[in-house]
Amino acid sequence: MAEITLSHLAHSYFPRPTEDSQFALKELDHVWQDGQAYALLGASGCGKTTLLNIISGLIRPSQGQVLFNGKDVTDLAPEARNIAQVFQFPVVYDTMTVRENLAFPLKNRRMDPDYIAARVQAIAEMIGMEAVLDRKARGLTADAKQKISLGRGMVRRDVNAILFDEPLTVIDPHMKWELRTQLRTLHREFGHTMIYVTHDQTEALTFADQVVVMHEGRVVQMGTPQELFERPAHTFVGYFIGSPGMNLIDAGIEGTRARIGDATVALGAAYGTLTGRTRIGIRPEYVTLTDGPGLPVTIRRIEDVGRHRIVRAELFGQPLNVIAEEGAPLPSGAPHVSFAPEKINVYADDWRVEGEAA
Ligand SMILES: Nc1ncnc2c1ncn2[C@@H]1O[C@H](COP(=O)(O)OP(=O)(O)OP(=O)(O)O)[C@@H](O)[C@H]1O
Repeated sequence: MAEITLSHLAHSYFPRPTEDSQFALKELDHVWQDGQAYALLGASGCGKTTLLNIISGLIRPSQGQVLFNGKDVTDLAPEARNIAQVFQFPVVYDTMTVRENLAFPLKNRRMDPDYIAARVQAIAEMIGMEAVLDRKARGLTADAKQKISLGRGMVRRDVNAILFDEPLTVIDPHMKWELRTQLRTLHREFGHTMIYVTHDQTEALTFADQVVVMHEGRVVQMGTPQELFERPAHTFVGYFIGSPGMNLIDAGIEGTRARIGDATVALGAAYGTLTGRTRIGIRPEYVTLTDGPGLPVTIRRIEDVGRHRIVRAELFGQPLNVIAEEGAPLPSGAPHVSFAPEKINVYADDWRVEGEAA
């Protein structure tokens, strides 16, 4: 298992990039801790696969170094990095049985046959394939083949890291949950450094200790699921995480208050002079609908999504979503909203500003 250092790393697919926009991966400097489970999360095209492929050695970065446990591996081929990889689509040997496929990485390393047999059995149980261990992989469904790929990716305990690139894409929805939970259990048991690429926030938040959020080639935040929810470092994180995402409202920031339209709201901290576009961010979970006092809103639509209702409203011409608990009464008169001050984040030109104790 390894600690992975990404030192002044950046990548462009252009041979001689001349501007920032030509970098698929903008410069980053990180240490990813040994034994942690990371998710790389972001929309399509934001650079997740590029970063994963740099870590695995499939791509040589145009700038910077990759170090495993302090050793520079930037110029090492994937085979020399001692990593396991699971791709979006299954990679299995059709002429081999399921058992032989799972045992392959261990046999290659000439492990003890008893150890191989026990390990293959444990992995087969994890992926729910004990009953078909002696069947040839040919003829199995894509779903089953991908489970073999996952199992083979996890069969070795001595790898530096296990890299997953959207591994559950072809898996049946109800099995997805099961496999993700199994991956978590396995991670707790063996403490592998795991990196899991996905564009699905649920997958990222349920799998990872640390979620690395990428946006337009940049890592905009690295944090626990709770940090991403409570204190998004960038408006993209606020918008991307949560359902619906964080409300972002244009506001003038005046010390401990924010001015929206002709009203002001109390903030949980004090802010100095801010420049650029200033907004406050408040999660729909932390907005309360009242009959007043508060800020006047117009309710446009109410969506009942089972566990709660999403109220789509408008506040001084800006959209505002509110999550109202199932069964909680909605305002009978003129609707207003109030915000929990300590739950308000302040942004200047998309980046979160840390306030000072008020
Ligand atoms: N081989 C390549 N040559 C040129 N440009 C590339 C190449 N691979 C990726 N890109 C570009 O680099 C950027 C990042 O792509 P990347 O595949 O890393 O993103 P991603 O977040 O993994 O997206 P997806 O989820 O769609 O795979 C995109 O603009 C993409 O078009």
